[in-house]
Amino acid sequence: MIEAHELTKRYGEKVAVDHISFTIAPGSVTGFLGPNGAGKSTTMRMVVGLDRPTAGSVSVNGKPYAQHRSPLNEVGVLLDAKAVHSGRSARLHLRTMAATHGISTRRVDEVIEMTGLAGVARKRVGGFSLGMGQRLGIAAAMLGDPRTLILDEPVNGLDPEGVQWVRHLVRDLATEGRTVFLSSHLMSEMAQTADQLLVIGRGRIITAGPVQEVIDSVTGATVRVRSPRATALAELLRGDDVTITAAEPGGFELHGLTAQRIGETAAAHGIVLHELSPRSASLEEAYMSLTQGAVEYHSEPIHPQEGDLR
Ligand SMILES: Nc1ncnc2c1ncn2[C@@H]1O[C@H](COP(=O)(O)OP(=O)(O)OP(=O)(O)O)[C@@H](O)[C@H]1O
Repeated sequence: MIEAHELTKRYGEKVAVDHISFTIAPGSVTGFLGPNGAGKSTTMRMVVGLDRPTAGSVSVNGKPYAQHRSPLNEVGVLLDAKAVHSGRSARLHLRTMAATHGISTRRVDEVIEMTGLAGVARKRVGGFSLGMGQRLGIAAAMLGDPRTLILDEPVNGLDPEGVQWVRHLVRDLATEGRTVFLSSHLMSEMAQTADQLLVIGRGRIITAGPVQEVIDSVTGATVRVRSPRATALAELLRGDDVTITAAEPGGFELHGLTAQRIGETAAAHGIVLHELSPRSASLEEAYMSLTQGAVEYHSEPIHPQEGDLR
């Protein structure tokens, strides 16, 4: 369990995290989303005592991180996978960490197996690919068999097999009753992995809640309708909060009314329906709409200049 109360971090003039309060509950995977620079890493760093809050507080498993006697057994952390002594082998790195907490070398071998690092465990970490580094970071986070896991971009650099492995791993950990808090910019991955979401922008909470509720709160469902009398039905359904798109002679998409309401209206006017299918928006669509006003670093489309290659 992670509990933050009015958590705030300022770097000089810059307010990176601005009075945020949230609870990350055990037994589920909570996805932490937000545009670049939103304050995700800063928040995670404060949770594990690597940054001091300017104001407010945060506890993990009931206490501030620094007050845990055996932090590796409470909280597993993957923040910066590159922050490893590059001259050491993966096994030595993990053994050194384990030694500080009285964790057995058997457990070291177990996490090496679990993360698919057995073949490279004796190799220098400096020569690791991004994906191998991520696996080592996850192995380190798992070492103390912690009740809470905090993973910043755990699938960054992983191949598709690795991405799927992380998905199953975190889902299993949550099913065991652990608290899993992870960030990612991959919306399709987050949609498949997370139960709950915490979305921030410019250091503030934009929304929080179960994934489907967050999606529906933003976009509502769109309903696909097909009927031989589509035009007449569309006219009957028009209203202030109703948007009709993709209209064509045999059908349209409608936003603003439930499938049930549409079906009832059609029946009341004796209109035959060939299709009535609610389509939920994707998490990516909902996310883009939610964070529209909170993106600090916009990209511009590239327009070819006259005289450029054609
Ligand atoms: N040590 C620091 N000194 C000054 N400013 C910082 C420092 N660390 C972070 N910031 C600023 O705080 C803000 C939040 O940064 P943070 O890294 O927490 O965002 P993020 O949501 O993790 O972004 P990303 O998705 O790009 O990783 C940014 O504007 C960043 O430039």
